[in-house]
Amino acid sequence: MTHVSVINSTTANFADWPTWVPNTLVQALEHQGISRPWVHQERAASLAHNGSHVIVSTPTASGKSLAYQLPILTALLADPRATALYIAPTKALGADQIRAVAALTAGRPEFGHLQPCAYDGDTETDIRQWARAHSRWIFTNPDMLHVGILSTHPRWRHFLRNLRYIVIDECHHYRGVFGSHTALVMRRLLRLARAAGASPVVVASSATAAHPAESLSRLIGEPAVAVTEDGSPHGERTLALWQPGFVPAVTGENGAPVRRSAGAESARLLADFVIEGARTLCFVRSRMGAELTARQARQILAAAAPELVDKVAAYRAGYLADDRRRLERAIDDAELTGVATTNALELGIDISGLDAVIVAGYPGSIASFWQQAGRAGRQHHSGDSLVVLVARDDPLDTYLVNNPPALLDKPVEAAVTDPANPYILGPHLLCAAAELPLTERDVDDWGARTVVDELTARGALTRRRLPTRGADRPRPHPGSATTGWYVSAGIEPHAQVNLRGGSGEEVLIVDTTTGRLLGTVDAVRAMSTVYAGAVHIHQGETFVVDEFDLDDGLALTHPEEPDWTTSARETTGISVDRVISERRYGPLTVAFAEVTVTHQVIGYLRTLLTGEVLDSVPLDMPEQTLPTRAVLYTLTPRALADAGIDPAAPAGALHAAEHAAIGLLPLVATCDRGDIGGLSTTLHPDTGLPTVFVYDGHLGGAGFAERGHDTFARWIGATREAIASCRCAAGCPSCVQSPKCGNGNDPLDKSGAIAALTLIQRCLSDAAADPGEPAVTAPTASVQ
Ligand SMILES: Nc1ncnc2c1ncn2[C@@H]1O[C@H](COP(=O)(O)OP(=O)(O)OP(=O)(O)O)[C@@H](O)[C@H]1O
Repeated sequence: MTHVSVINSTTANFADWPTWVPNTLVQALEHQGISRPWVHQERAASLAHNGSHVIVSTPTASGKSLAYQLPILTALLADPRATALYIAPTKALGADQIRAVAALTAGRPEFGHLQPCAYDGDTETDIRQWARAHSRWIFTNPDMLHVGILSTHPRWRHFLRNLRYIVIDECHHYRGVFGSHTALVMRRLLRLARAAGASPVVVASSATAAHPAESLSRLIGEPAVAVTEDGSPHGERTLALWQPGFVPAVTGENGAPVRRSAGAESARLLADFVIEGARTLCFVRSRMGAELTARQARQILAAAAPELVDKVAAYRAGYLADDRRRLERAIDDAELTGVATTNALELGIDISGLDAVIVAGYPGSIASFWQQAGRAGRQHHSGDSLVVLVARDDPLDTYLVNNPPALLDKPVEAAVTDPANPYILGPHLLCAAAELPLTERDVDDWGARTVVDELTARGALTRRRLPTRGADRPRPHPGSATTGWYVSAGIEPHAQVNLRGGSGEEVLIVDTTTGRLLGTVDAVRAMSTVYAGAVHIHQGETFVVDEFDLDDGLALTHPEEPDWTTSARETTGISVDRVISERRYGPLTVAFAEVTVTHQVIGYLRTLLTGEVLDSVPLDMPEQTLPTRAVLYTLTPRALADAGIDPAAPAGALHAAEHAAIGLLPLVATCDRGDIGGLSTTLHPDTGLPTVFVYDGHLGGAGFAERGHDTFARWIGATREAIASCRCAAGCPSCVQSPKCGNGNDPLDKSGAIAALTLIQRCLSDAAADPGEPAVTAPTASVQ
């Protein structure tokens, strides 16, 4: 255990019920044990009631739901036509919030006509029809809003015309590619609601938004206010940071020492906590990891306390809807007391009575860490809780458990979004134009002039006279042009957009021995997860993939329990298409550029559960190309030699520095290690120099590389520190080895990487000390 600290308990600060809240609603809330609102609830609810877009940004379990329930239920009671839309990033959260509203209104006929209803991918067709006709409070997610509501908006005309409130729950979750897509979906929703004659107010919530008013405003494209002062009481919370020890006599790749895996260590803690009677959630980063951790905890219990084996299970996305609902109920009823889950249970789920949270591996952002921590200790009177972060064997986790203030004292990250990314904006403009012709004003509001011109030149949009009457009429603007943009005949844009950044196509995973559908995976992700030979785990059962057919969208598997796990290896090539900005610091040049990445899965590693690498199996998979954005730096060979790096072999130093830099980027940009990739080379054809690239793994970029570029000095400083403080001799997964490396982590030069990063720091500080030195920004220059 590298650190323990205690966050003290706090007491409640109450307000009175606002006078505009009807008595029936106050009585229903009192019946739920809510005798008075806390101050932040009253303030946020009143701001929304008075027409301001508001975000309530107070800690987890501070009752943020009441801030939107009060104005919405008041409006729905007062006006029998009024409607409301609730949007959550996960189906589990939507289901949880419906349960809360249903419990509040149950047995009260005055609320009988609200008919709150889910409308998401799990909702059956007949219920969807019923919901469109009767529900006044729809619970959905951005994906369904895009494909199932906005695309068929004439069917929703009545609902949209009367739309009074839009709730965006857990709005910090809308970051990166998903955040950029959601920002455009929100603009499309507001545009259609206004065209139908409504003027909806947005109420957002997040326990972990940096600059909350700005972040909501960026998401909806309109001004918003924030309520941040918390009036809710909280129990005492103990936080522990934990680094697993080395496994004796086991070596990893290239003879590196191996630590016990975070998953195995967490399984042990989970089993211990269940034996102690503590209701525990264990957050694991991957779906497969969640399955493995639950299985290992059950194995430990089978030996130590067999009567508790069935108290432990796994939960993750990719299960079929019925299974998920069943598990959610079992967690709520304490039928399950230890659950290993992916971040699918991270957001907003109100399970009271959880005592402990284990975070198996830093979840990629400080915001996620506090969200996961916030699932425990939600009972306001006796809610003492324990949170343990178990470090994975990688550079970022190692850095954080050894530098607790970098995790525990840092503000949460600003959510990085880039709705202006033409690869994201373009498809949404087509969707918007298909929904209602785009006007000059829409194009200006969305900052979309260049992209609209491009789509028009390509023939995807057509400029025509706007209708002056009828359902197709956009909101009139005095003095505006009488022509607008229509989507051209034959184009059906909605199906082409996948908000989660995947390809939109799915691969079905099938057990061929029974014909059972095990789940689905996005086609792009499938390349590196369900290739022939991959081990796939589902609900604790293990399958091996026999055949992967991308054309038919099928991965055929059979049940088998091998002693190893598998992980894909990929190779990467990169070309610089356009330099967006570039700064020179003596022998160092740092740039941000548009690049094209070519990718290929070339094989996979088989790793024993101890961490020992068994072998590497080659695969023949198709190459993929990705136009995206990258931060890159070059160093002159002479400066590298002066820094003591072998001029004949600088590749190991750059390669090691690149791996660690990828590992540390999530510290400065709200991303996941899987969202980014990297490449290093001793001579890149486009720069003519030794070069290191770190790029966004999403079409058109996602803002992460740009954040690395903007905070370059901090990022490189933390990277150097992470490698230098690692106690291994020549490089290990805690510092410079990468599990995804297509070159088998070879060559890697740990001390060379420290020397190169020290050199970069010196170049940056020399330039800062001597402003006469040219630190040029050259937007169109090529990197040299
Ligand atoms: N004024 C109040 N008095 C007493 N209990 C309350 C009050 N407001 C809310 N609660 C209770 O607090 C619990 C947490 O509320 P809620 O789920 O809305 O929190 P939250 O802030 O949305 O949490 P998260 O950020 O994790 O989503 C609920 O069980 C709710 O009934």
